[in-house]
This record gives sequence, structure tokens and C-alpha cells, in this order.
Amino acid sequence: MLALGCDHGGYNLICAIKKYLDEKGIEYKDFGTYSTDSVDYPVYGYKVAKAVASGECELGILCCGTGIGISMAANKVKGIRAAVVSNEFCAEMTRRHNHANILCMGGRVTSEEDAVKFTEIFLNTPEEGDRHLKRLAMIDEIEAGTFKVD
Ligand SMILES: O=C(CO)[C@H](O)[C@H](O)[C@H](O)COP(=O)(O)O
Repeated sequence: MLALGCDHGGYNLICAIKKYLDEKGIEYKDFGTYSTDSVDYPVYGYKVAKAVASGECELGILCCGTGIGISMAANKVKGIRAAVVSNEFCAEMTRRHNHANILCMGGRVTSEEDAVKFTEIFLNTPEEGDRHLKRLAMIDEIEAGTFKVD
């Protein structure tokens, strides 16, 4: 199950992504917003991040105007690795190397066609593990306040 969320700046993009997911029969829970009326992106970043962090949803997709603000909000939730992506290479690498659990995109930056492409790549790319696990553990330590560097 995917968790979806957006603000007014990302509403049209998330609609295009929902159309793709519907066509593919991929299940999702839509945390809103549900129109282009102005709202505050932290609300939706938080809702989707909580759904992913709690295990209610496996992965998430968030869209705002740039993808940036909503990713910042989501990344404040423990266990979340939300990545703003604007090309195919990053959509792949953020799963492979960063084990990103939320894909973020901008409705004022990315075309609907590209957003669907990035979504498809994100959903079909496995986590690589291996050397990346040590680095991800460091991020967890930063989050926990236990990270030590010389
Ligand atoms: O892009 C965004 C944050 O990174 C969001 O879409 C914000 O909602 C955007 O900044 C809002 O701008 P607006 O002028 O209030 O539509």
C-alpha cells in the first residue's frame, strides 16, 4: 500500500500519478489535499510520513510546488527518508543507494509525464543494501543524536 499526499501546488501532479496507479492496479491511501485550494504542505507531509513510519504504508509519494517544502516536513518524522527527485537517474538511485521511502516531486517543476516515469522507476527499483547500510545507519544516528565524528 502506498501513501499519497500533496498540497495545492502538487495537486495536479498527484492526480496524474493516481491515474497511473489506478491503471496499474496499485493500491494507495490518499491523505489529501483534494483540490487546488491553498493549504499548508506540512500537514500532508506529516500525514504521509506518519503512515510510512508506522508501517501502515510501505512507501509514500508527496507533491507540492517544488517538492522541497513537503520533503522537509516529511523528513522531520523519525525513520523517514524523503527524497526530491527531478530526473530518472535520481529516481533510481534514491531507492538503490538511499533506500528512500518517500518520493517527492514538484508540480511547478516536473511534467506529469516525467512524474509518472519517476514514480514507475521508484516503485520498481530495489534497495541495494551492502555498503549503503552503514551510511544509512549513520543517518539514523544523526536522527537519534548519537552520531559521533572526530
Ligand atoms: O513548493 C512548495 C513548498 O516547497 C509548496 O507548494 C508551497 O505550497 C508553495 O511554496 C506555496 O506557494 P503559494 O504561493 O502559497 O501557492
